[in-house]
Amino acid sequence: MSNVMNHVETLMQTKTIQHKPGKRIGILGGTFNPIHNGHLIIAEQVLDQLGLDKVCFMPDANPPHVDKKFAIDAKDRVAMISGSIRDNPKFAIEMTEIIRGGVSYSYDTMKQLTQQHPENHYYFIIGGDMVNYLHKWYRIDDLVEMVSFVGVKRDGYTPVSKYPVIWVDVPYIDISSSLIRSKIRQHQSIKYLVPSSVERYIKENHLYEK
Ligand SMILES: Nc1ncnc2c1ncn2[C@@H]1O[C@H](COP(=O)(O)OP(=O)(O)OP(=O)(O)O)[C@@H](O)[C@H]1O
Ligand SMILES: O=C(O)c1ccc[n+]([C@@H]2O[C@H](COP(=O)([O-])O)[C@@H](O)[C@H]2O)c1
Repeated sequence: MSNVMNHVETLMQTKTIQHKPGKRIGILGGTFNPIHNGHLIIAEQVLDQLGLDKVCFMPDANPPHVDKKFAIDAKDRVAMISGSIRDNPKFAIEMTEIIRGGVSYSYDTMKQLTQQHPENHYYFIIGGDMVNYLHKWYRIDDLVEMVSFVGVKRDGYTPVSKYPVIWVDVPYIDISSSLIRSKIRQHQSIKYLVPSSVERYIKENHLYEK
């Protein structure tokens, strides 16, 4: 029954979305340190379930979170994203934050993108865990007016928010970039947790070994 309700909920959301003119672009922002199969699965599921035209993976320059400072060079993160999305014509990479530099506040980025492409409507995709922190985001009240937030439901996180969030059901994938980094440090396998191109890139460039 709950699956049926979820399906109906998604269909209703999709209907609302179809009223808007222009392209419907999903934005999956993150550090991608490194990109993993969890990112790719949620991007594909949101694209399909909401009928988006495209999902852009948007690596940040410096994440707004003070507790998430260390990331490998942007050129390596970008190379791994590019290799991972190459065979999906509806996936793209959005370089705005890397090019702008500085702290990657989503408000600044989405303001820039909506000014450059006023015909598009943007769907900012975040993990269910992040939804609970939306009140801490820079200029969140203005940001929710500019984009539609899409929350990916996750086990253990209640799909409620005081902000308008479109909830999408995605099979729970317990993969994170921290898990990948930790496995590499411990000389454990990351096969099938990341695309094979990413596994190869990490090995060839000796990333995350220390
Ligand atoms: N397995 C997953 N399921 C659902 N959402 C995810 C998953 N992995 C990442 N996300 C979401 O993708 C976005 C970008 O994630 P990010 O690049 O920070 O990766 P991460 O795996 O969360 O990294 P880290 O482990 O270093 O914190 C965030 O909104 C995050 O919540
Ligand atoms: O703008 C903000 O205040 C803000 C605060 C936290 C996160 N974000 C964005 O949310 C996306 C996911 O963040 P993270 O920390 O899970 O990688 C990424 O694009 C961040 O820039 C943005």
